[in-house]
Amino acid sequence: MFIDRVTVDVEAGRGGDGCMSFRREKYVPRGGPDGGDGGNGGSVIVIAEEGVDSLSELTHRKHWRAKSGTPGQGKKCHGANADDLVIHVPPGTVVIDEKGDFFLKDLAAPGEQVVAARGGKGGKGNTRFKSATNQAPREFTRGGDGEARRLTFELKVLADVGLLGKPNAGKSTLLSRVSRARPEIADYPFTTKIPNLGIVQIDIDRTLVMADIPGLIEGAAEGAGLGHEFLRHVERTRVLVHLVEPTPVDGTDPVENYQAIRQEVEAYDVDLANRPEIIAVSKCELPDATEVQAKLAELTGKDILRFSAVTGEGLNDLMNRTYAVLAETPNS
Ligand SMILES: Nc1nc2c(ncn2[C@@H]2O[C@H](COP(=O)(O)OP(=O)(O)OP(=O)(O)O)[C@@H](O)[C@H]2O)c(=O)[nH]1
Ligand SMILES: [Mg+2]
Repeated sequence: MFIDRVTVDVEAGRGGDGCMSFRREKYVPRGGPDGGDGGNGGSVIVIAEEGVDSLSELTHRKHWRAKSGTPGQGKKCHGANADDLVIHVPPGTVVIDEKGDFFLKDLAAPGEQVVAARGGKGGKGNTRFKSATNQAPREFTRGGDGEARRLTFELKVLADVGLLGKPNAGKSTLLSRVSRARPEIADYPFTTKIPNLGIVQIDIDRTLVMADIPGLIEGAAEGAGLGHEFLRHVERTRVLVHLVEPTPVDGTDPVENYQAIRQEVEAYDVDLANRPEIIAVSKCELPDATEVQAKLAELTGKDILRFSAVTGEGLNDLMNRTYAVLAETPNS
């Protein structure tokens, strides 16, 4: 299964206590003023790693705790630093602090990493407190606590092209026609809940990756429906293909549907709204298609494509146009 959102608790290790170099119970000097520092606790580090392609491994372990540093010893022996605990995630994972509700880091490329919870510092041994007047100090400090956080990992889909459209517009059907992906298709809204990726082979040396994403409704930018889910994924595509169905079963107006989605995208992210968009009327074997196509052309001043996943009409044109727009869009 494709899992794209996982929450775990992470806890860094405590620092080891500094050594007082006295016997604990009786404060009898053991080795004099030479208690070493404690070792640092291990940190929890998240690394984006090539070859890791899902977050599903993380669902088996809810709690990730790094080891504590060991205490300092007599004879100025420094306690050992604990090893860091490393969590491997796929490139494209965003790390979010759940309690603070902020983005910790976007691990977009392989090798990128973030310290998700810092290990506690080792305490100071009494040797550090030695002075001209106090040759056998009793002072020392305890190791610091490690940070603890609840983290959410979100894997954002990286695709060349994102399919935009109201629920039921025919996005999944299109993907299944032009690629080998087999997304679920049904005649009710919100069939697609997680993104599906397909590789579209246009000809021998031209391919593109297309993402079919959950349908979008009004209020999506505020999180309505599957709004955030949808927008989060579409953010990582370079070109948008916006599907408008000519005769929605819920009786809504196709042109208003187009505008409603544009508004959501603009409310969510200006960058996203400025991305190249190809507009296509889906299900174009239906009688209303021609009229809707004309109205959209009038509204946008753009060339509006049409296709039918049922008859196959317009599919080649749509894919060729998509590839051409993609080719002239820089990979940011
Ligand atoms: N007549 C006709 N029906 C189509 C065409 N393409 C898709 N459909 C139907 O439209 C309905 C919705 O198709 P989906 O591909 O699931 O739509 P979607 O946009 O992925 O919907 P969500 O995942 O709910 O957002 C299904 O009943 C399809 O069979 C087409 O070209 N012509
Ligand atoms: Mg779908």
